[in-house]
Amino acid sequence: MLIRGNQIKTNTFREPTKAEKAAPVKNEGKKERRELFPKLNFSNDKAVKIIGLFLLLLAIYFFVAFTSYLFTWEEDQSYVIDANGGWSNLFKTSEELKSNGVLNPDIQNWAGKLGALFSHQFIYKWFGISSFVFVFIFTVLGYRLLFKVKLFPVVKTLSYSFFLLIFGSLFIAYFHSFIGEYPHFLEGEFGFYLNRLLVAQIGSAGVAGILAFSALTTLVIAYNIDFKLPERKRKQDSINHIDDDEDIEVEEPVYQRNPIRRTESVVEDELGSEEISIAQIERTPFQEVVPQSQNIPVEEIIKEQENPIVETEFEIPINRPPANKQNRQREDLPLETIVPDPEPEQNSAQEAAEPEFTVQLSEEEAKAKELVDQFGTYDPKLDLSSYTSPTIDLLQNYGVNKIAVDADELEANKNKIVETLNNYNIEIDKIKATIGPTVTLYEIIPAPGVRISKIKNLEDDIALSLAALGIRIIAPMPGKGTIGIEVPNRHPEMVPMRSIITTEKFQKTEMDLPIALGKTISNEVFIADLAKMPHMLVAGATGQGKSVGINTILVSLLYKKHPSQLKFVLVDPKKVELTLFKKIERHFLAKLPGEEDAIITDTKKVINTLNSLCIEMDQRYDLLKDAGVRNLKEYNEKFVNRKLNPNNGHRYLPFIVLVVDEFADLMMTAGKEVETPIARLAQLARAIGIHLIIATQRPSVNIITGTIKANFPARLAFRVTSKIDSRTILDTGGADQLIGKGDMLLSTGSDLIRLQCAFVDTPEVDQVCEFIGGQRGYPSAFMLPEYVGDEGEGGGSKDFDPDDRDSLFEDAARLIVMHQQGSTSLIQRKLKLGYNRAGRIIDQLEAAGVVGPFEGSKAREVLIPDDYALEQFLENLGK
Ligand SMILES: Nc1ncnc2c1ncn2[C@@H]1O[C@H](COP(=O)(O)OP(=O)(O)OP(=O)(O)O)[C@@H](O)[C@H]1O
Repeated sequence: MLIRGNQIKTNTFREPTKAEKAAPVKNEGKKERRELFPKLNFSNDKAVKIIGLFLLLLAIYFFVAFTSYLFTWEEDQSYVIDANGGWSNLFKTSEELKSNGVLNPDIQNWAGKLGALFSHQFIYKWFGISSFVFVFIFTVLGYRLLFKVKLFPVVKTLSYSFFLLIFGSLFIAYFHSFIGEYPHFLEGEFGFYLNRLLVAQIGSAGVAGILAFSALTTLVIAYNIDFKLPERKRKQDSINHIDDDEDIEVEEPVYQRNPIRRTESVVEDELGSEEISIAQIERTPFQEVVPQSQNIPVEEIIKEQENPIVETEFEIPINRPPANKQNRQREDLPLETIVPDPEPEQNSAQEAAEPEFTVQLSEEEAKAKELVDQFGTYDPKLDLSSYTSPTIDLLQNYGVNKIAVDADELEANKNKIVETLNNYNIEIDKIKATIGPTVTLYEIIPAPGVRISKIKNLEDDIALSLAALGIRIIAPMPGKGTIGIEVPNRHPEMVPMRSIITTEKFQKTEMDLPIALGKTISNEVFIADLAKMPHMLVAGATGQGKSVGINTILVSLLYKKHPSQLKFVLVDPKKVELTLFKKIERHFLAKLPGEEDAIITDTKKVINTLNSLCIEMDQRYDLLKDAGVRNLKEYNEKFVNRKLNPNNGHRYLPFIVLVVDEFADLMMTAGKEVETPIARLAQLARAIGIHLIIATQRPSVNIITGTIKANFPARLAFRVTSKIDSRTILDTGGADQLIGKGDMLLSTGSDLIRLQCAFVDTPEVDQVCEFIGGQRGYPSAFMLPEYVGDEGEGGGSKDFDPDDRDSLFEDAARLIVMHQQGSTSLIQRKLKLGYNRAGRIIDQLEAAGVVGPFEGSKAREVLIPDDYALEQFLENLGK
């Protein structure tokens, strides 16, 4: 049996044995001490109430004693002073007191002898009348414990009270020192001597300063008071002053963020109303934040690379009458923004009224809490606690990432676009360029009245005039009032995987399954969450970057996940693409029990694996149901908090990512047998953490069938050969216009994003796998549930049971009769079935008497001559 995580570790999720309960291994010393001095159990309601009551009574007693002291201190003076015995007088008789020199043994304090002694101690010896603060503290605490009502927050109360005690005592002492030379009960001896000490060191002015400073500091801490100077009149918002002729650089901050030097030549047009501004761009090379040194763990890299979003604006001179006055006035209208008030600060009175909220733990939760207290939360990583994620130096640094589009190229393209459009009488208001790694996006704002479809139809003409392949027109740009024309750069930039992995965006992402796909057209790093997608279809003609794309996805997951959190099921009928990942079998791969290879290349095994994944899916759903949660995340959270008992079959569930390369190949050989489990997984596996990535070279409709397509909302298209293929994969054209080499379009249902795929070369993948494979792994790959396939049933039984017929029995019979050819491969091909199933159907047809027996290489004889006879035959069979 596979050793499941943490069975032999401290992490073990099991109830402590009797022996352990009796004599826990760790912290013996501490435990004993705990038994000697049992901790006050605040969940014991009675004890809490008793303490609360006691504190309240103490507060009343102190209040009476202290108040009385203010009036009776003189009478009781001789009783309480140390010279006459002080606290030791408490248990002396009147005679003894008198003999000790106490003038008045009959105590006047309303709280008796003890009250007099306490008051003397607190008020005279310690803090003076500030000692009343103790009455307040006891009241707040007692009230809280007895009535479970929070008058004031406890910690705040204690800290402010402490401050008031010292401050009050010193404050009174300071002012009293100007009229008296001896300690007085107003400030207490503590305040008196503290003031004297401070005055001797820093003088009266210094003490005054300290008092003022501490008072103001406390006000700032408590109420965050503002020290405001009278405000100067601010400049009016610049938005009201924008001159009509002024060029508004809306996206100026972009330049400031980037290491770009920009010089502008502005040429006034003769008309004076419009201007041409051509930005010339010089850039410093795009710098990676990672130091070039080797062996840097990824975790240490935190700074995100600046995204060198490069935007250039061209304004086209157009001889048009100035906009009418009304419009201008509308433009001049100041924009009023209403900012909602920040949330009012929590007021302490409100806090005081807040009712006590206690949560009663259920038995199950209490047990979980006990286990967590004893063993800590379950740590799935503990089994491979020494595992380290691959280091960044395993990935190549392909030189500096420099966008090689110069101003001349931009200018030339701009001119050609404008010229072409002008040839077709299309006027443009403005044109803006955003330079990406492979393409530059020219956004144009057409003059009012220009029909969008007119520009869209000129796609080929613009491509011709620019003499460039891969031009894509987006009309209109979603969310912007512009039309986009994507023009490939003369020297496209490669996006190394390393430059993506090192970004802060990737390092700090909180996504469950982050995949670093590459960069967007505006040169921003693009990271998607596979867990949210939740499945992805990848298509692209051969040599356009599909395999690199799959490697990129796998490598980004390897950089981000621990082997306990993620398992891959890799299907590679081509047998060459995914073999690199064999090295990480004992860390990240899953396989069927008894299989030798974790990477599946055989069609029959693929069917078994897919069915096994369906079983895993069903099992996971049962576990989720039992745990009363809705998805994998909640389930694992519950398991980690030891709320699920492994003895009931619960286990930590890693994400499973199924990657199928060359899906077309599988569909051709196994048809429905592959399609059905894949469709089932795609439909249901989202919540239980099984995600599918399916890649194909040929995105034709018989490969990417309706059922499959409907369940794969995320589609990634590399360059395909025809518009039809593009439509099949993306439901729209565009993929046929890509330029290859990792240029791709990602459709996530609603959006279509053009991306340049990050590049990771085979040796890099190899090194990453080597790095992982070289570390201690699990004893074997992750075991999927056993699936008993239908191998060996090809012979079939000759006894025909009409009720046990295959659902496609009748279709197969019609097919065979129509073709008058009793061949298994015919059924296989036309009904898109696997060999096993087709074989089973032919056996059933033989048993039913539709075809004759097996005749070696020859097709079986068909025993029913035509359709009519067959329909009658089937009708009788049904009866
Ligand atoms: N993201 C990329 N950046 C730069 N170059 C790339 C990128 N992706 C692919 N290429 C280039 O294209 C070549 C082919 O890529 P890849 O092997 O991924 O194609 P493919 O679509 O998988 O082909 P096949 O289906 O035949 O396996 C690579 O060797 C590489 O030179």
